[in-house]
Amino acid sequence: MVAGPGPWAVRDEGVLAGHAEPAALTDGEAARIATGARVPPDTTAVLRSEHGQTDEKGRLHATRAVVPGQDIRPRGQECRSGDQLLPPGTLVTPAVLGLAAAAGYDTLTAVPRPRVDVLVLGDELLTEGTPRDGLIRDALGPMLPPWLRALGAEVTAVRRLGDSADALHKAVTKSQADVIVTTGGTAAGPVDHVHPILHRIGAELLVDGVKVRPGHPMLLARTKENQHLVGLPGNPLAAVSGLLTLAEPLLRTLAARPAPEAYTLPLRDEAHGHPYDTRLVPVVLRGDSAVPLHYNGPAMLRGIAAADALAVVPPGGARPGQEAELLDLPWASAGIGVCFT
Ligand SMILES: Nc1nc2c(c(=O)[nH]1)N[C@H]1C(S)=C(S)[C@@H](COP(=O)(O)OP(=O)(O)OC[C@H]3O[C@@H](n4cnc5c(N)ncnc54)[C@H](O)[C@@H]3O)O[C@H]1N2
Ligand code: MOO
Repeated sequence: MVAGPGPWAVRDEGVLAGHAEPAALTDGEAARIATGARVPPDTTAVLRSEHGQTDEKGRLHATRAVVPGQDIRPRGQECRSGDQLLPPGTLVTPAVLGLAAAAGYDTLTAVPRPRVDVLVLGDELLTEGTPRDGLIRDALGPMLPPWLRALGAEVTAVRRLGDSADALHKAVTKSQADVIVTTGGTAAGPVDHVHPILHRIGAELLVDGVKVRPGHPMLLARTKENQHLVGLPGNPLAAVSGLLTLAEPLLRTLAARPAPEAYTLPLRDEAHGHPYDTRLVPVVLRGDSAVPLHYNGPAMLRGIAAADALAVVPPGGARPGQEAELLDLPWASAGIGVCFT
C-alpha cells in the first residue's frame, strides 16, 4: 500500500493479516501488505504487486494509474451495526451460516427440524435379497428417511415392527418425536393395527382418509400434545401420496417454512382419472408441459422413480393440453434444504 503520490520509499516491514494495527504511513511511503491485513492510517491506496516496479534505488513506481482507495475494503461495506441482514423466517442454509459467522454471531435462534420416527409395519417385509415365498422387499424403509430429510425433518429412528399391535403400541407411546410416520396397517384388515392403536391411546384423528388415489387410507392424528402421527398406506406409491400431501405440509408448518408457490403446467398427454377422487400421477417435465408416466399403480415405484413431480388429476381425468397443478419432488426442484443422506 502507498501513501501520497509516487514514487514511494518501501518500508522494510510488511503488514500481515491478523496482527495489531500497523503504524501510519507517511506521504511518499509504501509497505508490503497481505490481503486481509489492516490498512495503516493515512494509506492512499493499495497497489497490487504486479502493478508496481522497484527502481535501482529501491523506490516503488506504479506501472498504472493509482486511484485513491483502490483495493482498500472500507469498513461497513457490506453491513453496518444494527442492519437487518436477513428477514426473520429465513431458512438457515450453509450460506446463511457463513454470513452469520462473518457478521460475528455466535448463536442463531432457529426453529429446529422436526424430529420424525419412522415405524415400518408388515410381517411380509424383507430387508435384503429378492422377493420370495410371499415375502416382498421393504421399499419404504430405504425410501422414507432420505425423503423426510429432504422435506426438512430430522429422522430420529427407523424401526421395523412387523404386524405386532403391542410393538406398535409401545413404539408410539414411547416415541419422543414431533412426528411419527407409520407405513402400512391403515386399512381395516385383521392385522391393520394403526386405527385400533390410535383409538386405544385416545389419539385425535384429524384426517381419516382422503379422496385421493393412490393413498386414500392415509391418516393424520394428534397422539399427544406436540406430537402427530402420519399413517401412510403400505402400497409404496400410496405412501408417497400421503408423504407429499399430509406429511409435507405438517413438517413444513412445524419448521415454520412457507408453502411453495402452487403452479400448473399443461399435460402433454391424457391422464386417466378416478371417477370421484383426485389422482396423483407421476410426470416428467419436458419444456413447458408435464408428461404423465406409466407404472403409476399404487404398488409401483417405476413411475415416481423417474418423475420430476406428481400431477394433480381431477376426478374424471385430464385431456391433453389441460393445465394440472404439480407437486414438485424435492430433488427435481433442487430446493434449499435438499439433503438426502
Ligand atoms: N377393505 C379395504 N381394504 C383395503 C382398502 C379399502 O379401502 N378397504 N384400500 C386398499 C388400499 S387402496 C390400500 S393403499 C391399502 C392400504 O392398506 P394398509 O395401509 O393397511 O397397507 P398394508 O395392507 O399393510 O399394505 C398394502 C400393500 O402394500 C405392501 N407394503 C406394505 N408395506 C410395504 C413396504 N414397506 N414396502 C413395500 N410394500 C409394502 C403390502 O405388502 C401390501 O401389498 O389397503 C387396501 N385394502
Ligand atoms: O389408495 Mo391405495 O393407495 O390405491 O393403493
